[in-house]
Amino acid sequence: MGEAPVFNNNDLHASITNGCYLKLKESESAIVVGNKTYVIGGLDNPASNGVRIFDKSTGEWVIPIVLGTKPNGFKGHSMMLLNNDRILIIKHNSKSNDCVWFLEVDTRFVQEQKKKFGTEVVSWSKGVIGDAERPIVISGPSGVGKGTLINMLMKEFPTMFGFSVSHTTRAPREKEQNGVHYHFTNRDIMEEDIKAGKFLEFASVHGNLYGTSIEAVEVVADAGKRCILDIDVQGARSVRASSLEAIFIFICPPSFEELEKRLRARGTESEEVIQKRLRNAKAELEQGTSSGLFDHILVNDDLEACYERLKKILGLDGSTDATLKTPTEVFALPMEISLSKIDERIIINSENADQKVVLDLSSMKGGAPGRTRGIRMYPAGLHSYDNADENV
Ligand SMILES: Nc1nc2c(ncn2[C@@H]2O[C@H](COP(=O)(O)OP(=O)(O)O)[C@@H](O)[C@H]2O)c(=O)[nH]1
Ligand SMILES: Nc1ncnc2c1ncn2[C@@H]1O[C@H](COP(=O)(O)OP(=O)(O)O)[C@@H](O)[C@H]1O
Repeated sequence: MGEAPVFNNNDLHASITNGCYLKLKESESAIVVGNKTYVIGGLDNPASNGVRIFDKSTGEWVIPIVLGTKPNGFKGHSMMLLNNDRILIIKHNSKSNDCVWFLEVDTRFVQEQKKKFGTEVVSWSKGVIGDAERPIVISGPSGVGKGTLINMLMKEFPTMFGFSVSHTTRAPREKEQNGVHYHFTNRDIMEEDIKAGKFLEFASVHGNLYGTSIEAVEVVADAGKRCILDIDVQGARSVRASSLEAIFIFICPPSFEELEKRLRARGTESEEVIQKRLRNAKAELEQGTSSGLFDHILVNDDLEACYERLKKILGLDGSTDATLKTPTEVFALPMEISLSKIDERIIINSENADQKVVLDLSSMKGGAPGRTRGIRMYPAGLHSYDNADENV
């Protein structure tokens, strides 16, 4: 236990960090990590990208390369250093699904990027995400229509969705383009990259290696789009265990005979490969429909009808406002707050509001290296262990 230092920019116009006096601009606040002072916020000057670093060892200011999308404005925020590698930033007076941000300053991912760029690098990520931003995992046996449904979605909503381009060791089909449908690679290189921690998940499917690189998902998130992953059931299980808070959808054929018909009609595989995929389909269908792994199971009988049901799940059928649906209750934080930390929970206190808010960081564990994801936020009192808040 023990409370971490908290800085509230509203109190600060100047900051003394490790003996150095730094003059801060409006809406800026500072946190010391080792020899470096990270100054965050400021008058949204594009050149600053929201972060400047004072390096005490050289006495110089550095403008770092900034990865990820930064928060929209910093007026009113509190900060806390977590594990010496990332800074938690809570934006006051904003909705709960937009108030939690992380600036990674020294995580493994950031360290790798520093080596690559040869300069200071920091990385922004958003803590709590709404349903309208949650990645979508689509699984189902070969030939069931996953690709067809995903294409329809991307065509109708090109600015909303982005496809996570997987790596695979299988040979490209006639119309498949490298970097668009898959990153086609060979086993040695892919295994090397898996060892280096570059993959969010990977699996051996129909005798080939397939995997989602962290980069594939981040490229989509960085473009401000919602990521769609077409992966097998094993991959879905790995993603479920990661910090990527996805929605899991399993697509079933109306019958096994129809699946076989579609796979043959597609005409992209040899008879031997078709037989292998059909054999695997039995196990996939069993796992997909019985494991409880998937949030939704859709039968792709009539294509248009199935597509409409898919859109409904994603809140795109006009009956629901997708921007209002979030995995956690949406509430606004008050302007004046203070933060304290108990184990893996951050307690957000406000004198002006009766309700304390809990930010649960425990789900950050086991996630992809690099970007911080999978944070839960809820009003205190929902869980029995929240009683500990009384001691804060
Ligand atoms: N785990 C995992 N599975 C993947 C990935 N990319 C594709 N797959 C799955 O691999 C299987 C075979 O894909 P593919 O060879 O394109 O054949 P298709 O399903 O008949 O279109 C499908 O179940 C895909 O969902 C990935 O990155 N990870
Ligand atoms: N509901 C459907 N009814 C009939 N054919 C379909 C339907 N959905 C997809 N197909 C066809 O089935 C074949 C396999 O679809 P595809 O999207 O490639 O499957 P997957 O990506 O799951 O392997 C394609 O030729 C596609 O046009």
